[in-house]
Amino acid sequence: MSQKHPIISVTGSSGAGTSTVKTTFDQIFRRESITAVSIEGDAFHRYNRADMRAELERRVAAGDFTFSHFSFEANELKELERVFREYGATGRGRTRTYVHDEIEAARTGVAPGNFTAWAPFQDHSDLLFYEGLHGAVVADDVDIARHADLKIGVVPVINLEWIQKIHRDRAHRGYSTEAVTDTILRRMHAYVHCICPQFTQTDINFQRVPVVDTSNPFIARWIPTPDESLVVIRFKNPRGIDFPYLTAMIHGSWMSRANSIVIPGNKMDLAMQLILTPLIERLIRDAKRA
Ligand SMILES: Nc1ncnc2c1ncn2[C@@H]1O[C@H](COP(=O)(O)OP(=O)(O)OP(=O)(O)O)[C@@H](O)[C@H]1O
Ligand SMILES: O=C(CO)[C@H](O)[C@H](O)COP(=O)(O)O
Repeated sequence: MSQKHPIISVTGSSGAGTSTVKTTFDQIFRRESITAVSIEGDAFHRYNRADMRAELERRVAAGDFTFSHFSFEANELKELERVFREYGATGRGRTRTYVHDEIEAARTGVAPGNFTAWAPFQDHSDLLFYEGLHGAVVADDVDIARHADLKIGVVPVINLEWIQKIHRDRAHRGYSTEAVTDTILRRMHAYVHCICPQFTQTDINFQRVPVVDTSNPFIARWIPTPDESLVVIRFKNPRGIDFPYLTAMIHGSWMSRANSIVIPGNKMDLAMQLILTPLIERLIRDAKRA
């Protein structure tokens, strides 16, 4: 944690919607005139696509069937922690891009499945924004969570998460349903051990719940829409959260527990703005005073 150079971390599984949530943060940053530098979690994968495939084959041949992009050891988490620590102390750091597809390849000049070179953050930013798989990891030799001042979990219920991943990977990344299904299965061990524990570290979780039947996510023809879903918002520490204000402002919302509210899915963007803007303003205010 750093008062002077705050860090916001948005964490969630692949397909959870962390990239989508980034657009809401970008709107808040623009409106509040906040200069943010951003990290995509995929930048901290340990291997490019070809090396990852080779490492997977090596591990499977050795009898390890648990290795995947979700695993701690498939990612440079110590480097991520170092970058968080450096940013917190100095406002500086570095990142790169993992190029997923031809569109990103055209933008970066790097072939799909590879990384761009590391590049330093721009000077004079107000905060660091991370979005990816491991933004609140606490493990034996690494503690990402302690460096982030505001930690957000994006966690659709699992059938919906799978539908979102299958549709995105098919539509934008050129994978078949069967290939995405294999990936989901291969990642399950690390999903339980490396991804889920983070959501007890996060300050606020946004959990999208469909209200249409998703019982076979592998044949779903479209992603349930915001109108076809609710969002459960859970606060780790509800003290200081103005629940009467939130439930009055967000039409159709209600409290389901002392630390949770439920909102209509199409109010998620509004809810994020109402909840996050004052928290971000406070981070910036404290940073200016530090
Ligand atoms: N609230 C939402 N309502 C409807 N669709 C959504 C919502 N959030 C995400 N999606 C859809 O789910 C898919 C996955 O979302 P997104 O790309 O943001 O996931 P991600 O968590 O960034 O995944 P990855 O880490 O693998 O890049 C996208 O097609 C996106 O449009
Ligand atoms: O979304 C992901 C992790 O968040 C991707 O699965 C990961 O980045 C690997 O990408 P690719 O399959 O394109 O090599």
